[in-house]
Amino acid sequence: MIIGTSNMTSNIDNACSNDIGIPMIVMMENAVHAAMKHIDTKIHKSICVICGMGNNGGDGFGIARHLILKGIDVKIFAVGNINKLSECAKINFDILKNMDADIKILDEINLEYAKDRFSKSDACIDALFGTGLKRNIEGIYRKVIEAINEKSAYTYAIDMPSGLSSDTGKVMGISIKADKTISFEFYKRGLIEYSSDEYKGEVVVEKIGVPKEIKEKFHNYEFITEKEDISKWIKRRKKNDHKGSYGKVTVFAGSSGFSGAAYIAAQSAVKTGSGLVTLVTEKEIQDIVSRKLSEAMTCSYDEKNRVEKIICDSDAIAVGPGMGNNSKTLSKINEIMEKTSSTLVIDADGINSLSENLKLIKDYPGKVILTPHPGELSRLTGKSISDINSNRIDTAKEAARTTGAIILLKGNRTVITDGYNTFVNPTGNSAMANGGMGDCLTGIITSLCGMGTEPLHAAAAGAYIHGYIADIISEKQFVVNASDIINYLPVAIKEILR
Ligand SMILES: NC(=O)C1=CN([C@@H]2O[C@H](COP(=O)(O)OP(=O)(O)OC[C@H]3O[C@@H](n4cnc5c(N)ncnc54)[C@H](OP(=O)(O)O)[C@@H]3O)[C@@H](O)[C@H]2O)[C@H](O)CC1
Ligand SMILES: [K+]
Repeated sequence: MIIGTSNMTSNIDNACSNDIGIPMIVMMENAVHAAMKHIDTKIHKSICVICGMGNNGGDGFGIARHLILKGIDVKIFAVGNINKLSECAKINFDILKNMDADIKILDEINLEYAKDRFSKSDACIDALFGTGLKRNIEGIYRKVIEAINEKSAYTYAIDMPSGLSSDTGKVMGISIKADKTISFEFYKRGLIEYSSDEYKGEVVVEKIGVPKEIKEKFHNYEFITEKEDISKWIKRRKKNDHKGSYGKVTVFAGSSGFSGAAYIAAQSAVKTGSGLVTLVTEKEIQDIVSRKLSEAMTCSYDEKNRVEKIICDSDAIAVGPGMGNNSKTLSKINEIMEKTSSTLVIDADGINSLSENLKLIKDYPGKVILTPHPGELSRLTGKSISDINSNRIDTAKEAARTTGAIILLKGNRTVITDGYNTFVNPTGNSAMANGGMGDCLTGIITSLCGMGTEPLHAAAAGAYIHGYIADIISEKQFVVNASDIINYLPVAIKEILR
């Protein structure tokens, strides 16, 4: 699904009306019908609709009309200078007037009356501002938003909670706190950033009839990953395939006390479907891990010639889980980079040890995927964790462009980007917030790369599958561990590809 910005909304509106002749009022009526699907008129029998002067307000007036037609007790409040109504908002406003609807201008004088109505209604619909919000909210608008937040029993926000920037998710002075946001055509970029979490409630996105060609003309190459994407990106297994068809992958992982990370990363690659998986690790933990790994092979760093051959033969290599942030890890990365140009998936200690040596990535002839959590990205970029988390998409894109790596920024709504194409992952939940999850993700992504999935897509698909499994398991379990994910991988991938 395309991620949308305010610019895209206005470009698309113009293209729909000017290039293909869909009048704006038709788009608005589509938006109204789309919104009506999500307003629960079985429960909400009395509703206040609060409208601004732009097209978001126009949507609100249209919704009010349809609610009246359904027999709902509707009070409509218009906030702002009525002479400044947008063309389509005016059409819907005039219709309500002609219908003798209960419509009032909401100003300082009748603010108390409005508050009383808000508190006596089952729900309020916020149609003050959508993608056209331009500056900080002040004056009567601020007071109205405060009143809705204070009095409304249940608040629907149309397209965006009024007060949130649709591009950045930042609060422009004050914002509606919605229970449900009904957004049109795109998942708005601002709703992805963490700052919107407190305000957006449940988010639904409805199509409003924008032709595919127009949407594709104006998007910014930012997407929410969907199940259908994964099934396009992962190679299907064919009848006459053999293990050589599914890639040889190598996992450099583990150290004394961290054998679990090595096991998890290697076993995740096995269960994702790699043809052959080899774990390369410290001699002292090799035995412990190989007892657990029945399908993957193991090799110790001491077997120098064998390690060299394994590196050269690998289609993709994971480095980092449980290796320790030290010069040894860095020298392993160096050694690998000198011998191959296969895709490298670098996680955990691998990322930390590269922080001071980013030039290595730039000079590497193959693709590198870095999978940092915000703390690791902070060490890599010098930005604070709070700066990273308040602007996750742009920070990840910038890091990808400066390092030359594909960045997978972990966290709720993981961001995956090569700096130009960006995917935001919709799956996963906090039941998976426990040790070993990152090692598991590294194994999945490396396996997909080894099977021939393009690295950016492998990273996005890996994140999706990882979270998809956790979403299923967490319906029955309080916590989801890496071993749960590993066991479910073959079933989940089959399900997703079906
Ligand atoms: N393609 C689609 O997705 C469609 C979406 N629709 C809906 O239209 C809005 C966008 O409508 P637009 O008219 O561009 O913008 P808004 O209604 O969100 O806001 C513009 C009005 O708000 C005033 N404004 C802006 N910021 C402030 C502020 N801080 N304080 C006070 N007033 C503000 C602005 O006034 P100006 O003085 O700045 O001109 C406008 O009056 C989209 O979100 C959807 O809901 C269409 O229905 C169909 C197509
Ligand atoms: K709104």
